[in-house]
Amino acid sequence: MLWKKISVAIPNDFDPEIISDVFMRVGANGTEMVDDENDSVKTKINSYFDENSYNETILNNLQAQIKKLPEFGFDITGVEVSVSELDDSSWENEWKQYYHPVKISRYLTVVPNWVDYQPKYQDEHIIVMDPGKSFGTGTHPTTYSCMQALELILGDADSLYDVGTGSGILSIQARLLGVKDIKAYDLDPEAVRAAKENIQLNPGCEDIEVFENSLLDGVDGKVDVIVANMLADVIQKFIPDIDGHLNANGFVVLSGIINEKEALITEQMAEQDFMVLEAFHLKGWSTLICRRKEEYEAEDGAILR
Ligand SMILES: C[S@@+](CC[C@H](N)C(=O)[O-])C[C@H]1O[C@@H](n2cnc3c(N)ncnc32)[C@H](O)[C@@H]1O
Repeated sequence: MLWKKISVAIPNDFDPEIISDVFMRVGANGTEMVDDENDSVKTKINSYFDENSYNETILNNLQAQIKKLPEFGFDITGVEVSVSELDDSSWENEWKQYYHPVKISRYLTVVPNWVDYQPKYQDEHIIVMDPGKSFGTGTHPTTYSCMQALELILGDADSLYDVGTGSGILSIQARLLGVKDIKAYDLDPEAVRAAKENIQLNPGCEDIEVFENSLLDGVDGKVDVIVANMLADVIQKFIPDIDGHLNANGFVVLSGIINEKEALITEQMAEQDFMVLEAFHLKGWSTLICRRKEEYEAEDGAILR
């Protein structure tokens, strides 16, 4: 197996999390951080892609997103991107050391499919994922916060749309927590394939339907919960569609929003008569739990389901 290694060298005073986030946004499943052997003032953030998952778009998107960082106040002087190839068959197993079980809550753990994980509690739910596939292993702050938000609001919800499903992780979680009718959407055919495969790894999830579709375009039904973890500019396009797809007393979880864009999204939701009940902030990302303002006020102070 041939591997592409993308490295971003950063000055030692540059926050490595910023580059890790950019990697995750362009489709990486994980990163490693190593001191640059040839340069005492630089650190390298590396990510590895197998020959099937790598394409030039990943590199181009990474470079474009790094170029945009000054717009958010980051000085990118000295930040350098390079690509190299590895042909090391042992690497195929070595990279797995970067992926480990992730505890989302006391009773919910995401486990890579090669790890033999023993649940600690009788009621612990285990989500089995193949992290080599698509975005969403529980390690990214947006996925992690979405999962915590879902755990809070699912209550006795019966139906859910997972928009921008990626690896399918949020749909799988919703099913393990008891949601019966789940439909997942992604415009990326690779994500659709990955989600379907991950769904099959989790007993009881087999009937979750995954569609290649942009947002909820052409979808007619309504559900109790909508979750969408996508970048803020995509969320902005999606917001006008939410009300028509949400049952009475429904909840919406929006994520993938950099902190700087949270106010914009909150404002746009308010224009649709939705309010933000809770906002999670993790490593520069915002995740919002929203519901219709009128319904919240009619409930005399009850916040969550
Ligand atoms: C940040 S990942 C989220 C994956 C997963 N839901 C999670 O929480 O980890 C965003 C996903 O949204 C998908 N996406 C982006 N724009 C979309 C659109 N207009 N319609 C549907 N999916 C979209 C991407 O292909 C990607 O899989």
